[in-house]
Amino acid sequence: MSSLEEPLGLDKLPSLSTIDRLGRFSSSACRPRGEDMGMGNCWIEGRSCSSSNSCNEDVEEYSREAFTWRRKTRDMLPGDVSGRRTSSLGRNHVIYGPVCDSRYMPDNQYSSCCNDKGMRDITNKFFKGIPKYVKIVEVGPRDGLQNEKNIVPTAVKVELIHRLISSGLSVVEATSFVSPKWVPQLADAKDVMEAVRDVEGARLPVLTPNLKGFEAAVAAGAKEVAIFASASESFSKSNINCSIEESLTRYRAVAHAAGKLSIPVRGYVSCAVGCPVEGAIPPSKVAYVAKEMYDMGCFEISLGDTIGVGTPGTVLPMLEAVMAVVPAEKLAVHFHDTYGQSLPNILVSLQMGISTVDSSVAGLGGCPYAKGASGNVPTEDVVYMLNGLGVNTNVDLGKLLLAGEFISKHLGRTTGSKTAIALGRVTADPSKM
Ligand SMILES: CC(C)(COP(=O)([O-])OP(=O)([O-])OC[C@H]1O[C@@H](n2cnc3c(N)ncnc32)[C@H](O)[C@@H]1OP(=O)([O-])[O-])[C@@H](O)C(=O)NCCC(=O)NCCSC(=O)C[C@@](C)(O)CC(=O)[O-]
Repeated sequence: MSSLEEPLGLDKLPSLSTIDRLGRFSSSACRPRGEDMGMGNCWIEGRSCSSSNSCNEDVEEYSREAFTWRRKTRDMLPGDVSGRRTSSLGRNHVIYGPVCDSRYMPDNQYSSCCNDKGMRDITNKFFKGIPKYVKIVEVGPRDGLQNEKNIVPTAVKVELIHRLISSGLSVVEATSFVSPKWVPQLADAKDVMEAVRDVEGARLPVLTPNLKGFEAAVAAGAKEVAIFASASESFSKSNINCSIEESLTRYRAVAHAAGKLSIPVRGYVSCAVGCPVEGAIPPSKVAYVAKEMYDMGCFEISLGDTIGVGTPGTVLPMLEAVMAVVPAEKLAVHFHDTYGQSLPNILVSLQMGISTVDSSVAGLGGCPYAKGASGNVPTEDVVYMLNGLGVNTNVDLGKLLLAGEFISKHLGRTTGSKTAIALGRVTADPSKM
């Protein structure tokens, strides 16, 4: 058993200072309404908020538009006696009850001892740090397709990018200008970029591991690039064939060249929680690499749990260390779903004040140089969760599902998104949602 497979001990849980920090980072954010937590209503109250990405007057208006489907759903549900909360416990087992302090009891009933104030306090605490808007960075066409056994035709990649953009995603990572010997799946980077370079409505960053890649990307029309270092020495060597320090030197050259052309550079720190070779990675190492990338001019640093071993217990201390040196608004999180921990990890990241989340349509993905890593968190699941939290993403879930269906069909496999599977059973036409 490798150290990555060992269960986490209590010592890995967040420290008290982490919990303090949760409080600090959430002080000016959204507050739940408390008295109305039903499906279909915005849980976030705006007027008392002050941070730029927390609630404001628009929230009520936004919630009215954003939740029509869920309001309708609620109206249709049988037995919603309280009109406040429903809970489904399986296909033939739907139990409804009042919202306050409901607990699932062994006899499959909810006990409801109503304590409005207590409930309000709990929800206040829970929702405090959640931002009003989350930017999703779709990485499917790059992180997703780089790991496919069969090479996906350029035309399919281009069509996927178009579909993702039309679902409302504002950032779609298009491809990588890396060595075709290392990643043959993306050897058509130039053709993909040339086909989408003039598409409007979204930014289309591409990965560049060195100046050679950067120059090729710019020549093909890229207007934004991403560089990718690692917090693990071993992974750096196996992924980009150099040490962490050597990679930072290369990336400074890329950042410098990009600066001269006013091309924004995003930075990735991979193995931000664990490495397939080294096991657990100390948060201080992640913070070091993140700070170096920030100092070289990256406008955003994405913290990648490349092999998906993180849990909220390990992600929190890592975020705490990074946020001590890079502001939360400059950070993004990038989770792979190997252990099914992506959504809880995203949730705690939002509570820590992070409002940019990477994800991959249909849960495509994995790194060819990270053995055992599974796909990224599915974008559909992230959007579903954020919709449920009343967080705006500007993504049309119906159109996103169609994009996921398109690529899954092409790859001849079932989607990795639980949301897509569940909603596919509810309605054959996702645009009706
Ligand atoms: C970095 C290198 C190029 C070093 O590879 P190297 O072999 O050390 O490079 P080199 O400088 O010795 O050059 C070797 C050959 O590659 C060529 N070459 C050199 N650079 C390029 C380039 N940019 N584009 C095209 N070709 C290039 C170069 O011209 C030469 O060609 P030859 O003379 O043999 O014909 C290689 O290791 C590489 O391409 N690695 C990329 C691996 C990769 O893409 N991995 C997946 C990324 S996913 C990830 O990192 C995690 C992330 C970001 O998703 C976050 C997360 O999930 O947590």
